[in-house]
Amino acid sequence: MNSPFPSPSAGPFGRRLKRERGAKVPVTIVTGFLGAGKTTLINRFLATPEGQGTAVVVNEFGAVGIDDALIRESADETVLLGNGCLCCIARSDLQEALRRLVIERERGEIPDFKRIVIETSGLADPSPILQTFATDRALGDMFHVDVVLTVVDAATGPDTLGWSAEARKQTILADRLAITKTDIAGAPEALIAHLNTLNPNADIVRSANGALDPRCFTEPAALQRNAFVAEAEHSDGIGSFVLTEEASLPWPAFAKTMDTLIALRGPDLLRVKGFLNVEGCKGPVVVQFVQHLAPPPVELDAWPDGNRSSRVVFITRGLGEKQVRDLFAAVRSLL
Ligand SMILES: Nc1nc2c(ncn2[C@@H]2O[C@H](COP(=O)(O)OP(=O)(O)OP(=O)(O)O)[C@@H](O)[C@H]2O)c(=O)[nH]1
Repeated sequence: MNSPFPSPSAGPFGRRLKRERGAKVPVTIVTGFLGAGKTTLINRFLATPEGQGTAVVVNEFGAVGIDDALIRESADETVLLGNGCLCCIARSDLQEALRRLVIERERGEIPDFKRIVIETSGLADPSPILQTFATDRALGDMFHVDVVLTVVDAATGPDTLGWSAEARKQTILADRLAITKTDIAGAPEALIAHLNTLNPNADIVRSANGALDPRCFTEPAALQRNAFVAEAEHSDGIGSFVLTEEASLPWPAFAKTMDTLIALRGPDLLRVKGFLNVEGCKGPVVVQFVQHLAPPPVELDAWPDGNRSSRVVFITRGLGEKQVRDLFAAVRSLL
């Protein structure tokens, strides 16, 4: 006989609420420039006991979401807000996504979660996002921003802070600054001094390979967050495009193209990431580049979705899609 209740989680008086109505959901905003190490830190946090019961909202600048596929397996729920910056086009998308998460949780449609982590795109200015929480009353009643954790790359950060208004604003609005990649960059003392001048209130912590005390995600900072700073335009000449290909690719063609691009235009190759269908490999090969840094590619066991085509997102400064495509074709014809 069918159960009289619509689902095992529902009682005779309707679905049981898993928590008291009115308790605010803590939110952690993880921001930081392109490729600084946000996803790496979040994935490590999700694997800790403190990270259990976390829903993640990922905002990406490129037209194809890569990070949500890399986070999906560890988070209780992942929402992708793609193709644009939360600060520019997707604030209403953020409001909508957060409200939907709460409604679906109360209906028992998604696992219960006790925290939300928002990963902003590397080009996002966090102030409009913070303002959304401060000014949208409904959102303010449901959520509380516990901590803004800004990730700064020890290798590329010193240079990036010099030219990127977005990177400086992410630093100024941080409650806590996590300096990553301390395993490959030298002592970050000059960087720490620079960060201190931009934001004397933030705690500064160091991380190597994603290792970070989970309390950096959960403990509100002791000092009051800096006031919102005036909105800035995005830095000039930054654009994004996606290279896709259905057929499998020879690895040397991709590797040589990227070597050449790094040699010629490394500083303008702000971020490259994606999945490649490489000849002879079963799973997708995840490729990552952050300016001149090229972490080793990693082959995953399986494709994250049914789509086995290669898709690589490029975020560049003054470097167009045609130039990259032409170079790729030229390299392939020589092999
Ligand atoms: N050596 C080293 N590599 C790191 C560290 N943290 C991250 N990486 C690498 O840096 C690359 C970028 O890391 P992500 O975590 O994807 O950076 P992100 O900030 O999420 O990137 P976007 O979302 O594209 O802005 C990846 O290849 C990581 O493996 C670190 O502490 N040390």
